[in-house]
Amino acid sequence: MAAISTGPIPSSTCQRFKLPWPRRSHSLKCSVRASLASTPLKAKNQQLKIGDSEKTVRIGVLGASGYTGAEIVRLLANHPYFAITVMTADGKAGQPFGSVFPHLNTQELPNMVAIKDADFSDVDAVFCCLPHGTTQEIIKGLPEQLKVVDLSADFRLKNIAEYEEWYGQPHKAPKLQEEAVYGLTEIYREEIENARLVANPGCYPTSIQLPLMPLIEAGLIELRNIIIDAKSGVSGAGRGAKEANLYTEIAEGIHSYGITKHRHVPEIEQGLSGVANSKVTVSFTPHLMPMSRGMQSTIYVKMATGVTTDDLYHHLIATYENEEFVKVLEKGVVPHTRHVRGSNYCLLNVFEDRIQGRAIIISVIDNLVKGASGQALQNLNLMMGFPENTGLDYQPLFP
Ligand SMILES: NC(=O)C1=CN([C@@H]2O[C@H](COP(=O)(O)OP(=O)(O)OC[C@H]3O[C@@H](n4cnc5c(N)ncnc54)[C@H](OP(=O)(O)O)[C@@H]3O)[C@@H](O)[C@H]2O)C=CC1
Ligand SMILES: CC(=O)N[C@@H](CCC(=O)OP(=O)(O)O)C(=O)O
Repeated sequence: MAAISTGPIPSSTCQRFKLPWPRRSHSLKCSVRASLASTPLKAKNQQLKIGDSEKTVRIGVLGASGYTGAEIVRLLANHPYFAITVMTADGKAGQPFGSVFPHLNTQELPNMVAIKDADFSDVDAVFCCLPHGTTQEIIKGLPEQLKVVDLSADFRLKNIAEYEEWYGQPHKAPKLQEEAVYGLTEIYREEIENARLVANPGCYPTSIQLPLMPLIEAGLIELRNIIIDAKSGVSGAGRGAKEANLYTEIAEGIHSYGITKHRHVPEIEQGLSGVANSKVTVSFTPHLMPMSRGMQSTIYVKMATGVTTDDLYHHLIATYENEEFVKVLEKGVVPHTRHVRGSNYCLLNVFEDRIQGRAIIISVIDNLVKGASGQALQNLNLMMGFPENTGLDYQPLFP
């Protein structure tokens, strides 16, 4: 694919779409999207599920003073149906959002308050951009009808014992965990559309599962010997001050961390094992890069007997050919993190290894967009009955 298109999907493309996996639907709803593309705003609002067709969806951003919260605010500035009515912070509660993020001081926004002081009676949906372990507690105090997209890891792992083992703390809302739908949009659209609570995936798991899930489901790669070497920009660690994230600790070098014990391992293995129908284990080593945003996962796989890199490539092309945000590049073209900066794209490619029978897959995303707030918005669009690309038509910022 030479260029990324974000325009409406032509109806001919929709008709050509073949479902690669039985359990998901191509709910970009091509015909709906094509017809909405030229429809005036008022008519578009009739798509709302929340009752009053004239009403905008009222959004709460919990953790608005953090990186993913700020990214939600940036993306929503372009959203025709979502308006922010509540914003919360912790240490920065009481401060105007514009004083914390002056570059985003372009829209009328409520002041940031502590969660305990927030009034959720005028809110239809919330993005929870809070540290791990916080949402489990807070969400129990929110009105039950609220739709929630949680960006933390609180509801990602289905197995509570596994959560407690990897996160080292008891799960505070196991009942809600049962209800949560895993928000890897391209894979679980149908479930997300009907969900009240979506657990947005981690950034590393997003970049890794998007290429591996279809290949595993199709039986094209072996379930053993999957090696993932991943690299992240420092914003992945959040805005809170930590010695390890000082400029002097990060600049002019890279280092691995979480070797063999990063908490994204069980999330990745849960997803891959789910499509494989048997236990998949991976070697996963993340690295911190001297850049503010961006993520690359380089994945080494052994192909099943008789399978070639061409087979992997064409299967990924077929799987994602009508996806707006996941693109397989032309053969030989190397995805760069610079090619996705500020956008919701995941760019993929497959390369032949010089070791026979092995292939190298490269996947890049912006950790704050497809890896967090962009995918969260994609999910809430679906949950509210909107085309999932609404407010997400940002082209990558290059160079
Ligand atoms: N950064 C990334 O690339 C990604 C992050 N995530 C996840 O998204 C979530 C948010 O991440 P990120 O935005 O980077 O984090 P930040 O540290 O940048 O922001 C955290 C936010 O939560 C608020 N907060 C902190 N402690 C509490 C508390 N006890 N009660 C209520 N609010 C609190 C902070 O308020 P204040 O500033 O006022 O202290 C701030 O608004 C995390 O769970 C993270 O793991 C997921 C994918 C990618
Ligand atoms: C650079 C960096 O520190 N990154 C974070 C991952 C951020 C993320 O995607 O996900 P969570 O929501 O699971 O925290 C880390 O390795 O813990």
